[in-house]
Amino acid sequence: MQFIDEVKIHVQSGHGGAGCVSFRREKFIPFGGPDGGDGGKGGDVIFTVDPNLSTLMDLRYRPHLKAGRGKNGMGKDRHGANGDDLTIPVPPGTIVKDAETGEILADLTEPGQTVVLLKGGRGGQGNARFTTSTNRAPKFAQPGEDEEERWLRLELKLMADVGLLGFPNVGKSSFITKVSAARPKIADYPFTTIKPNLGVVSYKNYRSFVVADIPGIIEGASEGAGLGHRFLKHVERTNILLHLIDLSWIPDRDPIREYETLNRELALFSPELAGKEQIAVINKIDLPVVRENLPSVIDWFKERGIAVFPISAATGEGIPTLLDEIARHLWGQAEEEW
Ligand SMILES: Nc1nc2c(ncn2[C@@H]2O[C@H](COP(=O)(O)OP(=O)(O)OP(=O)(O)O)[C@@H](O)[C@H]2O)c(=O)[nH]1
Ligand SMILES: [Mg+2]
Repeated sequence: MQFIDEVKIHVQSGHGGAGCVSFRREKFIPFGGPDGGDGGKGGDVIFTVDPNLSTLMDLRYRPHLKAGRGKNGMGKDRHGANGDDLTIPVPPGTIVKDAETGEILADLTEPGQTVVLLKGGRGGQGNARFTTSTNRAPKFAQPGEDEEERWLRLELKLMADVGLLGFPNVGKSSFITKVSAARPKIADYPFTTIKPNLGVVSYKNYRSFVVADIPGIIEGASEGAGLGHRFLKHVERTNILLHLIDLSWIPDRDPIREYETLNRELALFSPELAGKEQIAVINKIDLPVVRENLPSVIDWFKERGIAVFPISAATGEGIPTLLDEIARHLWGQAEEEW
């Protein structure tokens, strides 16, 4: 299974402005020479690759996009202004197809890559172009060229930057809900999540990253127990894993033992996955039982040199600090250091 982000949009280039018919007024000559300016060119529809984008989400809210119309020419040989180009920024890896035929029109991969997809209409000629032979000058305004329009399908294979790892019920889906617009089902029973969800996290309005919420992993997952193993491959290409830990189970269950169990399952499934960087995250610190057990568990991680971040997916406590840490992993630095 692939995560595919897809949107269908309608784009239109700009109509060319009309050429102007106008005559210079001169004393004693009823009609001076023709002096109508050309119409402006309509705007083009341009796609450009913006490496700071990671989804097509923004376009979902703007399915109809139009470039500017060229302005009409005016007297005294003044040309109409060209219509504004419509530049649509898309993330690297976006494929632009004709929505009807499926024909691939552009494969946008390189940051900064730019493609003019639809040309704006040329402006009509003003009659000033015919100054030398007044008789042949058009008597009527020459219309600008028509715009072009097209339904497009944009497709992007999404790559998750951050994978969420954890036993069922630790709050993975709650976390992705808190930090992104994703709305997976959340419930107080295991295996609420049965397929992976992706959420896009806007980091301090500068950048975004994609988080994958996968079903909970349990002991024996590498041999097929539970659901999670089928989805582990989806976090194989992430940059980093957030390993969520739930201390609210104490004293019935031992979260540290489960943390180690999960890492063992990971190693059995794929050594590459096990070698991936992890951030340990203790969730649900809004609960008294979790607060109570927090210090000793934090000590356990510290003794082993493992960074650990206490958060509450419910109240949001601790999440900004965690996002800074993720930013540091993904881009080498957090926002305030830029
Ligand atoms: N008090 C508190 N409850 C939380 C917090 N995060 C999650 N929960 C609760 O824990 C339960 C499980 O949350 P989910 O987000 O569905 O957990 P999950 O890890 O996605 O579970 P699976 O999809 O089954 O693997 C729900 O009842 C949540 O409301 C938290 O920070 N504080
Ligand atoms: Mg879930």
